[in-house]
Amino acid sequence: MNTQTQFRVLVATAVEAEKEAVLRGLGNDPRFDVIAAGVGPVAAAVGATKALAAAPYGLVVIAGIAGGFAEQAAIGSLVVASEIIAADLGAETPDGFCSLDELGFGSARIAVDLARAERLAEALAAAGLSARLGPVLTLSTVTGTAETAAALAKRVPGAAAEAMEGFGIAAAALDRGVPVLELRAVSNAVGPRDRAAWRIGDALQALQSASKVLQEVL
Ligand SMILES: O=C(O)c1cccc(C(=O)CC[C@H]2O[C@@H](n3cnc4c(=O)[nH]cnc43)[C@H](O)[C@@H]2O)c1
Repeated sequence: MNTQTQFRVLVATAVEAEKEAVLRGLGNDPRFDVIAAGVGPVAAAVGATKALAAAPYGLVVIAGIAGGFAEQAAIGSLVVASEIIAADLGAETPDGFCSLDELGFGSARIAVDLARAERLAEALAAAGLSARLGPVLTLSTVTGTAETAAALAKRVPGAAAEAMEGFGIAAAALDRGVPVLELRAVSNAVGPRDRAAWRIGDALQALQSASKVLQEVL
């Protein structure tokens, strides 16, 4: 279903290769602006803040590749965020990790536009793509050990994917009152670092296919 959204949509990726994959999927739809905002939550937040100040947007979509948690999101599959969580924002204590929420300094969680997220996940599945809805973690450091992967999965039950920009871009959108979605294509498993095993080509192809569906459902 294409309801032909009239508002403009800002799609923010980290790097140019992700931006190009999204643009190939979107075609020449003038409703969408796509930026490569930079790697990590800070660079991405700054990039998104500049873009949001330059034009009025009705929706921000964070898009890119990601690590997938075991038994939650396989390589080449897609994850639509049900919630965006800054999973390493807090304090380490002798008794374990203490989140920003527990410290009383705000929240490390940002809500997505859940109705649109559910519609997108359903449309991706209907298009024959492997897709699920689940929490997407934002981390400044890519997980590189089985121990950290297990700790994150315990900290956020059902965590589906991790990436590095979501919370920063979502914070910029929240500041402007613009709803947000996060769409991730899984390039690698979250766990022991093995960069040679990252299937970036497969993930970029999945991101391109998902962007075509995104263009159709918005
Ligand atoms: O080398 C390339 O050709 C290439 C093409 C597209 C993207 C990249 C990246 O390295 C993007 C970095 C981006 O990916 C996210 N990401 C991917 N896997 C993980 C992960 O396991 N944990 C955290 N983040 C991950 C992240 O958002 C980075 O910004 C390279």
